[in-house]
Amino acid sequence: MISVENLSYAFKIGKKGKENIVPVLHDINLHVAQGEIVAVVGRSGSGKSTLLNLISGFIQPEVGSIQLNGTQVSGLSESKWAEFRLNNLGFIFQSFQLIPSMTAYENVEFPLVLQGIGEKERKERTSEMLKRVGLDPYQAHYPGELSGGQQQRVSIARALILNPPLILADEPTGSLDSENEKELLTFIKELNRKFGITFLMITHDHEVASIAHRKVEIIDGYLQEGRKLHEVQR
Ligand SMILES: Nc1ncnc2c1ncn2[C@@H]1O[C@H](COP(=O)(O)OP(=O)(O)OP(=O)(O)O)[C@@H](O)[C@H]1O
Repeated sequence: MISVENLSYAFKIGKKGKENIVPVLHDINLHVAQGEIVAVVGRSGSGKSTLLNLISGFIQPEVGSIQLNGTQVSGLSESKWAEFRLNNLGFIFQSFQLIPSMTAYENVEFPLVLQGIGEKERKERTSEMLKRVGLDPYQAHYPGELSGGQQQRVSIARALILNPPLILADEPTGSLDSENEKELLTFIKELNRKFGITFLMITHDHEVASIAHRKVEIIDGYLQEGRKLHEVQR
């Protein structure tokens, strides 16, 4: 599902012509099979978010290659990336990244609008998804009128609405209390088991890493393959 090969990345900072090169990732090789949950751990500043941003296409690698779901994504144009993302990737962020001027319903519906899906089907799928994440009674609430756990569930519903095979998560439970965290982790495990959705999650949190089948660690920009924690169940 994810195949990262010989990926290196350096930020260029400062004025053009006088840039400083800041190497962040060095010769990363990472292979994630369909149906795996993989946790990426590492100290602050080790390069975890940079790796996720490269895999998400938000920044482009100069060295190395990335294949996602059988497509060579490194080198895709901006518009092809946008199309690929919409069809293949779901995102869960610590800060939820909901659109504050849209209700829970509208936030979840939004990817279907972008996909050009008709109103009747949008309504069915959005209502069904809101039910699945237990937010049926909160459809008309704006993000500011929901708890952290509820907002995270809206963001998960939005991430799932187009049935992506791969979900990329950056500190998915970072803004949740322990009860909501437990609930979210149970939900992620269930999505993984029932639908075979693959998860790549950055985390500092022990509980989150404990649901992963495998843990990899980034140390100063180098990726260390961790041991297998659980078997993938299919
Ligand atoms: N836009 C940028 N320009 C220049 N340097 C950057 C930029 N973004 C990140 N860096 C540098 O790259 C390194 C890795 O940052 P990154 O955000 O990937 O780390 P991280 O492991 O995700 O950290 P954290 O756990 O604190 O989120 C850091 O030294 C950081 O200063």
